[in-house]
Amino acid sequence: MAHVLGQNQYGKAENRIVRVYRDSTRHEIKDLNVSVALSGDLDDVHLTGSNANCLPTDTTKNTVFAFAKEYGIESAEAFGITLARHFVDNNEPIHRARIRIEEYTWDRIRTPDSSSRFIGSEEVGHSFVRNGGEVRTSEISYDGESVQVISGLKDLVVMNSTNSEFWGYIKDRYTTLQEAYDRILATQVTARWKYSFRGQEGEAQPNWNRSYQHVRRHMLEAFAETYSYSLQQTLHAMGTRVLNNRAEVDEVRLELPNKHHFLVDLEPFGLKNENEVYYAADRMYGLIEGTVHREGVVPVIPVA
Ligand SMILES: O=c1[nH]c(=O)c2[nH]c(=O)[nH]c2[nH]1
Repeated sequence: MAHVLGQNQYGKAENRIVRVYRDSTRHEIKDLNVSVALSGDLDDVHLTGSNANCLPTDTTKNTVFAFAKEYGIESAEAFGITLARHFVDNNEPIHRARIRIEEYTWDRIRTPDSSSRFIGSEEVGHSFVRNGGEVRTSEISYDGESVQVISGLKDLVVMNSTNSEFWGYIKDRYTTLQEAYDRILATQVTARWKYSFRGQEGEAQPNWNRSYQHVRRHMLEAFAETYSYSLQQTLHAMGTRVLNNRAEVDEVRLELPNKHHFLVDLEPFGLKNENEVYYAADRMYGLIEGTVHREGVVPVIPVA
């Protein structure tokens, strides 16, 4: 009995691309997940082993990254139209292109106006916090004598599009990492902080909601304002900033995955990548973890 090849399509899915516009100190970023699906005269590819009509998925991936440099990303829609037209208009066997794009939106991190901590705020041109998705956490324990409160947050995603370097590290025969003097620093913050509050008689509870907002703000400000030579250094700055500003907290523990953004090599397409087009890898990732606590305080926040 004959079988019939029905609908089919192919392409590179989930191209994670970050395009940075660095024309001034106020950077702009576009963060997209682009999936390409092509269809057309592809029977032979499936039936005979001839790939004469097959534009490799690898090429579709390269095209996405190259177009981000060549044409820029004004909007996901305009970018998708440019890509779709390109694949169909330039490849005779390809009759249809479907480009699906998810766009992740980012807000700018604001820090207090340098002229006053109380009036207004100013944005940091290269520091961003991703919209939505963050979760507030808390863990309360009581052993009949004292209360222990560990509050926290997870999935707070932040990015600096400059002011991050990483160099001068150990090099052995397995080292291939290139030293970086201007890289993207991005992480998904998991933080837990312990309150000195012990629930003793007459002891007032901190304003938990206010405290949460302030701790979060101090971590964001420290992330944005630290010129970083490692994520470890940024971690320390974030923890220290909280302890310096929030008397009710005596220990901070941070887990910071290094969300790597790799510069895409556009040389093969005759294009120069001047720290503008990145591939946002989701794994593997460096995981930087550490506790900062007040002197004399015995740290208790468990290692995850
Ligand atoms: O900030 C960093 N810390 C590291 O320990 C490390 N290791 C690495 O490969 N890249 C980075 N970046």
